[in-house]
Amino acid sequence: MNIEQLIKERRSISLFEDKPVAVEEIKAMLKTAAFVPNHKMTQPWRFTIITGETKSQLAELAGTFMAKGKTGEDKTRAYQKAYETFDQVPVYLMVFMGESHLLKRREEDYASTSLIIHNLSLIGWERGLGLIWKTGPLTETEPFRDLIGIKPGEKFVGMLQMGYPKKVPKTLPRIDLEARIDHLN
Ligand SMILES: Cc1cc2nc3c(=O)[nH]c(=O)nc-3n(C[C@H](O)[C@H](O)[C@H](O)COP(=O)(O)O)c2cc1C
Repeated sequence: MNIEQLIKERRSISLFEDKPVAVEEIKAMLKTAAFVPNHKMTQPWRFTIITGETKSQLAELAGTFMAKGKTGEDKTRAYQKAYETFDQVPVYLMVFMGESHLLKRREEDYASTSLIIHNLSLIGWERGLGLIWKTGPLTETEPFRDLIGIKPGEKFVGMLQMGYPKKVPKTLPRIDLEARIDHLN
């Protein structure tokens, strides 16, 4: 697949085949993905791969979070739905970055960390692997942050859910970029 095709065809994937992804493969892809431009070469990022028992704990947290405020059967249903949605994800990759006290550095570091995530999604897509970058309300809760081990001074950048796609959603329409491109000559 050429790079243009790869960029255009990649989709965010939420539903995965029941097929494991080797942790060593994730690490190898990540090591390549991290070859990004980074002003001052601060390289402030850090990653945590989550599978197995910790993945079950994450699914429990999601279930409890979604069931909050509900009662009876609604509570059980909401818990189960969220549990299953989280449990069917073969691998989670949590992305963190150390935050500089300087706003400009923080913003530029976040830009570079985001490039790693997109590189990873493209490298994965070429190998038949999909991912989605998530930052939903669960990720702002204390139990979630405790479970993934965020450290003082770090920004949580994203929860990547990864695996072999079960369903590839349709391409979402993009704006006509022609109208957003000026040329000052
Ligand atoms: C910073 C960031 C945070 C995101 N958080 C979420 C999220 O919490 N939940 C979600 O369903 N998708 C999330 N997404 C994925 C976008 O919804 C998705 O990229 C967008 O709909 C375009 O779809 P595509 O990636 O298939 O082209 C996030 C994407 C980015 C870049």
